[in-house]
Amino acid sequence: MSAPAAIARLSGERPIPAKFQGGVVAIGNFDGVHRGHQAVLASAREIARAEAKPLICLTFEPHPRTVFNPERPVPRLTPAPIRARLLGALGFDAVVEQGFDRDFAGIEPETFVKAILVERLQAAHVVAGFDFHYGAKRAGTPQTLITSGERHGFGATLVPAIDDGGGETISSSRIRALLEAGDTARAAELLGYRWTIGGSVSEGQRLGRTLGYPTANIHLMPDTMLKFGIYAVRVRRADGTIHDGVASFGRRPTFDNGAALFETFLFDFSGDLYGETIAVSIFEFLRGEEKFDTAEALVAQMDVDSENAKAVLAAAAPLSDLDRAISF
Ligand SMILES: Cc1cc2nc3c(=O)[nH]c(=O)nc-3n(C[C@H](O)[C@H](O)[C@H](O)COP(=O)(O)O)c2cc1C
Ligand SMILES: Nc1ncnc2c1ncn2[C@@H]1O[C@H](COP(=O)(O)OP(=O)(O)O)[C@@H](O)[C@H]1O
Repeated sequence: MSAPAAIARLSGERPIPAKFQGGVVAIGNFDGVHRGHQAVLASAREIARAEAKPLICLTFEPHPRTVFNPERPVPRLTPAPIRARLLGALGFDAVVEQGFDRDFAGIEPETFVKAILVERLQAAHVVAGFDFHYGAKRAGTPQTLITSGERHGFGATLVPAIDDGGGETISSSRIRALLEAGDTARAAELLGYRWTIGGSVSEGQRLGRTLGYPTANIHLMPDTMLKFGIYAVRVRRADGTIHDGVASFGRRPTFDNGAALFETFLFDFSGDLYGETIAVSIFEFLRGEEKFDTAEALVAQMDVDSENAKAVLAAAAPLSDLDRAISF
């Protein structure tokens, strides 16, 4: 039930506080912070602990592929605030969210190393995935990172790809496809924790309360790929308290067929959540969204959904220390 450790989020523009310089730096986009990413992050953590150095993540905003392909933005598994929470729970002291645009992408590899890794971060050691490329035209390679490190006096570690135990590499795109299919359980296995979304609670049509089911609505990013349907969920409020609940993601065909919304009914809660930022961890897909003939028929089904969600949540065990920190 412990709240994840606080992590400093540093923008790429401001000077890096001295206490976060001279650290062990894990570099990557880490969208999803899945088990493959966690291998890279754990390697950095081990080195930082052994050398008693700060543990820093260097990452890029927006996602570089979104910058190169603005017409096809990367549907993020973990927007920056949730990624930061996950990194905090993994023991990171700070995450540098380096602004990424076409100018930044055009920096020569050696200039990136000198300006960012050496001068800004004063990295003692850098850790990246086996296929890490950097700088203009991706000309910087794992090998050039190692030789640059030798020249500038920092160590470099490249971590191999992690497979899922069945020979397939774990990747963000695989996890997105599982979520799109409603297979949240398998997605959670590859992530190593229950997928968690966040947002600020917005006002809807205020119909939920008349049904006896007030729901906290959050707008997901427009490209979020999650199967429409009903889910067993756990909510963490801004003050760190957690509440079990049942959520619906979809367009409410019984009523308005409107814009897709993620709406959560919290069990054992009454009060006002408007404007509050909540995080919702998804435990299990319960059923698809349906069009009911009457509000009474929908409410009867919501009662069943609530009982099913309670049973799922009562039986759920943490998948990992990270899952325990985020969803329990
Ligand atoms: C557990 C649960 C199950 C739901 N199932 C459906 C459904 O199958 N079909 C549907 O049209 N709406 C479904 N909804 C959405 C409700 O229609 C929605 O919460 C209601 O319209 C209130 O909207 P409001 O938040 O704008 O007031 C579900 C909501 C919950 C909490
Ligand atoms: N148990 C609860 N679960 C979710 N929201 C609740 C609960 N109790 C009170 N609320 C409040 O009621 C609001 C939802 O009520 P609802 O009638 O569905 O209105 P809206 O259409 O604006 O979402 C939430 O945003 C929150 O402020």
